[in-house]
Amino acid sequence: MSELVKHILYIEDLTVSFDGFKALDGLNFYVEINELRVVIGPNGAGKSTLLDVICGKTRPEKGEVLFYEKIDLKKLKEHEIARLGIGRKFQTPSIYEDLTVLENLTISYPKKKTVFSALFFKLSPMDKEKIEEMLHFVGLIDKRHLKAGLLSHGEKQWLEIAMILIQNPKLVLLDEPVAGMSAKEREKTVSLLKKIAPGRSMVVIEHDMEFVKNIAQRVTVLHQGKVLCEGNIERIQNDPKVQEVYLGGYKVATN
Ligand SMILES: Nc1ncnc2c1ncn2[C@@H]1O[C@H](COP(=O)(O)OP(=O)(O)OP(=O)(O)O)[C@@H](O)[C@H]1O
Repeated sequence: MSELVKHILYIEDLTVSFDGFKALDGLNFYVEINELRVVIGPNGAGKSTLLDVICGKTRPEKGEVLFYEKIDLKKLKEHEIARLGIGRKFQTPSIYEDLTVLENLTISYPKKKTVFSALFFKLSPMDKEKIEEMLHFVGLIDKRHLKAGLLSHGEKQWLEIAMILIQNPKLVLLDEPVAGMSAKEREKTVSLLKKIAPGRSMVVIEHDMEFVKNIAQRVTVLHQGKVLCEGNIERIQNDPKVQEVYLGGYKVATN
């Protein structure tokens, strides 16, 4: 990509309607290359719809959705967008519970096309090394031969994050990565995301304000399909509009 390109996501005037109801309403959303953006907002604000549009699951009524300021994502199918290097993790883990942790990672490895061919494909020593490195990275190396269904909720989420990262995506989209996790698992996820973030572009949707405070650089607050406020965590928590519609009495310690 040209050095002049600043944004990995360039979204303007994005409108998505469901039977006349505007889930996104003229939304402008710009994410710079290598930025970690957190998106928060009340239930129904349009956060998941935004990710659905980026990955081609939902088609907008109008607006621009550009990857690297050039590639029109609206014209592409979901698998084409995934192949461009946009990896998405949904709220609930989508892993193969009957396969081992190692097998799950193996089928996500970029060269493999289907579950069947992946399982019977012979990995080169270099491929194996990369997969092992990734298992170390997410802290699941000791559980590699365990069926994924036996992992804890947090471990399943980390496995899925590993399955996305092994594909070396240019942009990672995470929908509520710490939902349902214990305090300890949340802490571990924070440090994992902090290790992942440098040199990577990420959009993370999250409700857990402690988590947001721990990882956020720049935060976008959505409300009724529009940006209510954008900036660093201090700016967000001190904004009266955000206090009113989202944070309520919640005050985040910033020291
Ligand atoms: N496929 C759909 N058909 C009809 N309405 C939808 C559809 N998808 C989303 N909506 C509506 O659009 C609005 C935005 O939904 P969305 O899931 O994007 O919100 P959200 O900010 O992610 O909320 P939450 O925090 O609860 O996940 C909601 O009112 C939702 O009911």
